[in-house]
Amino acid sequence: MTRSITAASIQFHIAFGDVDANLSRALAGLRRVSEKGSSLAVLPEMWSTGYDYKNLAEQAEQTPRVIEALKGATAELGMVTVGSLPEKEGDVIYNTAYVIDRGAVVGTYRKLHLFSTMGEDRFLGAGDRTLVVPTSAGRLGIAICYDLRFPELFRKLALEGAEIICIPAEWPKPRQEHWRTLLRARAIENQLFIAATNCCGLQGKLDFFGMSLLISPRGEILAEGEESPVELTALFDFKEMASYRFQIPCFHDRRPAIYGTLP
Ligand SMILES: O=C(O)CCC(=O)C(=O)O
Repeated sequence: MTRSITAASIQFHIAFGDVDANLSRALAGLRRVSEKGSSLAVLPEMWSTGYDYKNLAEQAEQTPRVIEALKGATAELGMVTVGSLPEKEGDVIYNTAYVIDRGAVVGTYRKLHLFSTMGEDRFLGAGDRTLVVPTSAGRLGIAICYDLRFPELFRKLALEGAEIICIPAEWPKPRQEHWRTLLRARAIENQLFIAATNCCGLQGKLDFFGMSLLISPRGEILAEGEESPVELTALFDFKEMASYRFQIPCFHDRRPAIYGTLP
C-alpha cells in the first residue's frame, strides 16, 4: 500500500465556453505536475466550460471526448485526476466529478448540493449519492464547491475511509474567508487531507479568487495558490495521518449513540 503521495492542484483561468482552450490548459498542467512527481491532480469545477448555462447541453456533449483525453494523459503519466464536468443523461445535465485513474474512470460523483443562490438548481440535476473510491493515489472522497458548507457529507466520507477529500470548485469573491476557513475545518475535524482546486480570473461578472489549497489532517496549509494560474504540489503522508489520529482519537471518541449516527 502507498504510504505517501505527492498531490497537486491545477488552478487555472477557465476560458468561458471554450472546451479546447480549457482542455489544453488542463493537459499542460497535468504534464507539469507529473514532472514534479505528482500521482494525484485536482482540477476545478466545470472546468471544460465554466457555467455556460445557455450552451450547457451542447457543451456537455463534448464531455466524452474530454474524458478520453484525460484517460490518455493519466494512463501515460501514471496518475489519478479529479475534476468536474457537465454530464448529460437524457434531458438532464449534472455537475459531475470524474475520478480517472491511469486510463480508467473509476468513479463519478454528481454534485449533491446545488448552489441555488446562483440558480444552479434551475439548470442542473442534483446527485443522490456520495463517493469514496480506492485509487492508486489513496482512498478518495469527493465533494464539489458548495458541498463544502455541509459538514455531514464530509463526516460520512471520513467514516467511509476517505484519506483525501478532493474538492473541485468555482468559488467567487467575496467569500474567500469562508472557503479557507471551511476547508481547514473539514480537514481538522475529519483528520484527513484536503486537495481543493478553485479556478481564478473573471467569468462575466464573477471574479474567482483562486486560493486553491492542499491541507494536512492537522489543518496545516501545505500549499496555497494566489489569484493567478498556478500548479501546487505537496507531500501527503498517510503514516503521519495515522499517527495523528492515534494521538487525538476523535473517531474512537465519538458518541453517536447520543447525537445520532450519520447520515
Ligand atoms: O458557497 C459559496 O459561497 C460558493 C458556492 C459556489 O459558487 C458553487 O457551488 O458553485
